[in-house]
Amino acid sequence: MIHARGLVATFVTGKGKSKREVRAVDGVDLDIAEGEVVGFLGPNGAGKTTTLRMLTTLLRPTAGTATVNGYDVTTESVQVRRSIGYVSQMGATFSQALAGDEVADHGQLYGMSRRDAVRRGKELFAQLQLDGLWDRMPKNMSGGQRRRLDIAMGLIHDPTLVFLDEPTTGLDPQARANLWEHISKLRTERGATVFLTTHYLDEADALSDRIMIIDNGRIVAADTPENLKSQVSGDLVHLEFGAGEPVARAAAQLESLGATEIRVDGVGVRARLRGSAKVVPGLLRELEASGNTIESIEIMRPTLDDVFLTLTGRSLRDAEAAADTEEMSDEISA
Ligand SMILES: Nc1ncnc2c1ncn2[C@@H]1O[C@H](COP(=O)(O)OP(=O)(O)OP(=O)(O)O)[C@@H](O)[C@H]1O
Repeated sequence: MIHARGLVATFVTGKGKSKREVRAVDGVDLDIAEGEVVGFLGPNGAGKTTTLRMLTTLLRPTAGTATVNGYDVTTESVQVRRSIGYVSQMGATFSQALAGDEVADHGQLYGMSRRDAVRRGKELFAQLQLDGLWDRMPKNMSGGQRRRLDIAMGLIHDPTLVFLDEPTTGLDPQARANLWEHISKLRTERGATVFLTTHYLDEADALSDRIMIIDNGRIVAADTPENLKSQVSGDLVHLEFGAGEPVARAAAQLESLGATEIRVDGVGVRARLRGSAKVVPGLLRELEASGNTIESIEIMRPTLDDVFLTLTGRSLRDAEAAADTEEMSDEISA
């Protein structure tokens, strides 16, 4: 369905002395099979949208090759565009037109007759819980409704491959959960292949068969969410003791069990421990036998953030915060 080799996108920014080249995408290879739902995860500015724009023919690659649905993105861009659905980050619905007219117009752009476009549009409105909103202006819809309208526009011509760029950014948790259901149905009910970008870890985890993590324009990992998480060595174990307990003793015991990343914090100790389900009961018995009172214990399975941390030495959340700060300072100095 999608095959890319060595995709590169560079941009030149600034003028005169401040002129510099940004390598937004730096040699991306990817293969996506029919029927897969692939989540493209990475912090702000990692290169997700730029990759998507090259695969959807909106941006010509600086170097590298890609085929989408068997068509070359550079030499057969018209065929690529006709065969895919694309829901951009910004959404497509800013006009004063009525929602239903926008969707039907969009269908006509793809060569559908008005009648077919209206019929198909009404089916999609029903499937995407937009009943009764055909004659409403998009600006008078909620964020979640507008996003579902964007998806209806992307699906009007029945594409088998759908690109979604940060589909739930800016939505409240309920609207996000609702949209996830609709995204899952794209595959289960329509057999579509879905390529979605996101910077939400939970979203990538919940929706994707396979996750690709991009950082600084390069793919740093690509596998199923489970396989990625199993690469991280150990669960995070957090023990809390009563005030005045010898927390250091617990830390030493954890170390003797092979725990890593041990951190003592007040009355708590936190560490990464392999095979925690087998090891922790014995540890608790030993600690209690030596007089410790354990107030609470928490064991957390590795998350995709841990995967990113293991691969890059940074947390995705921190990377996001840093990118946000950088963007703000860019805006201030611009
Ligand atoms: N038209 C452009 N001109 C100059 N730089 C650009 C342009 N488009 C993207 N970039 C830069 O390329 C890098 C990758 O941007 P891109 O939008 O692909 O990231 P992203 O992972 O989609 O981020 P976000 O989650 O914030 O959308 C960033 O440093 C961005 O500032």
